[in-house]
Amino acid sequence: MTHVTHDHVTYNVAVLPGDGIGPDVVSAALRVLGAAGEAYGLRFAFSHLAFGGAAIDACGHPFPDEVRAAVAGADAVLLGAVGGPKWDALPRERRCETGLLNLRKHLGVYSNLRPVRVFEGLEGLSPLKSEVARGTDLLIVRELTGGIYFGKPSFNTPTEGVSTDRYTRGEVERIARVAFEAARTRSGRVTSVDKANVLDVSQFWRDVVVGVHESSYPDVTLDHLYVDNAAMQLVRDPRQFDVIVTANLFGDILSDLAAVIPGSLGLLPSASLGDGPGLFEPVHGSAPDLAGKGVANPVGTILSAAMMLRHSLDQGEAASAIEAAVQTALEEDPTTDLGGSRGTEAFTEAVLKALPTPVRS
Ligand SMILES: NC(=O)C1=CN([C@@H]2O[C@H](COP(=O)(O)OP(=O)(O)OC[C@H]3O[C@@H](n4cnc5c(N)ncnc54)[C@H](O)[C@@H]3O)[C@@H](O)[C@H]2O)C=CC1
Ligand SMILES: CC(C)CC(=O)C(=O)O
Ligand SMILES: [Mg+2]
Repeated sequence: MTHVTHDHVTYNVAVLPGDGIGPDVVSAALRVLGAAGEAYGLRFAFSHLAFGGAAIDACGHPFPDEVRAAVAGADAVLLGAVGGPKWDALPRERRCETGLLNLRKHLGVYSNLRPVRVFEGLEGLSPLKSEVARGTDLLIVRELTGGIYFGKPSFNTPTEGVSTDRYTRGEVERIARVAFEAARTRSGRVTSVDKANVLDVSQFWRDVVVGVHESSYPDVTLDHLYVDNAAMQLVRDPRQFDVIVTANLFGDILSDLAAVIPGSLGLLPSASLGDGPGLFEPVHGSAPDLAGKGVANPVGTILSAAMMLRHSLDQGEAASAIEAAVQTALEEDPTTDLGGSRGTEAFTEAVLKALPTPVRS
């Protein structure tokens, strides 16, 4: 829990670097948080914990009890990414990815916010035409603790594989509210994405979203897209979107797709929120192909740390300073995945240089 000593608050952050490039991007984000803390008079106590494959190697389980207790008692949780070929053959319940799903469920973080922004002047980093990417500013609100990632029954036998997609009214209502509330602070438009032309669970989703809209948010514009069309529309004309609300699986897929708009999966941050500590992690995975090479783009994790400051620690000013510093560093020379020349370390140094200098008393 937060400690207050001599007018200074110390924020307790549980840090789960994870696997592959996770430790590289988390270490970059912690340096930036430390520097932003110096500039804005914030103190952090970081507890580093093995999670995912690192925890399997240390104690045989991806989500050990020690981590369960530490995250529940923290002010916020910062995560890199988990997984890799080394652990892929383990039984489902001991896999890194299952540990991550269980962490999200344990924290009750049902609302996954994945903003996708093209910073002004940086549309040239997109593989899309600049006039298509320019001005993109959308928010994917992904339901995170329900749907097919958690549905029962789920099993494999030698002759069939089964996963179940399931949503309750309460689960859809609460994520719909998050999306409508977010739209009220933005451009006032929500697009609900589903596959209601085929799936009963999607028709249910759509009916519940319509009900929440009619009863509580008539001031917000609501429309609906099937997920296949939504994928196409996202890269054809991303500026048509403000808030996209969608189920767990569709949000996972659409957010990787949307990363193409600003130019790299390495750029996208996320905040996962519920009633307890928030979980902050980049959208990307552990990128085993980049592990140990020093070239991972740390922006998604640095911007996730900024989301942590804004959403969990009520430090919006420091969050905005980090976002501005990232933009400056990208303008100077981006990371290699974006066609620039900087690796993780050099890029992080550039962000640190672009942050405000400490105000010392
Ligand atoms: N939240 C998490 O911990 C997630 C974990 N995973 C796990 O990660 C492992 C690898 O999965 P993939 O499907 O390859 O997805 P991935 O997101 O790790 O990588 C996809 C592609 O994007 C690139 N990329 C990802 N992050 C980057 C960054 N920061 N900078 C530059 N390029 C970046 C990678 O090099 C790769 O070409 C698997 O074990 C998977 O289960 C995947 C997604 C999310
Ligand atoms: C690895 C998974 C558990 C999830 C995933 O890809 C994501 O949350 O983006
Ligand atoms: Mg994903």
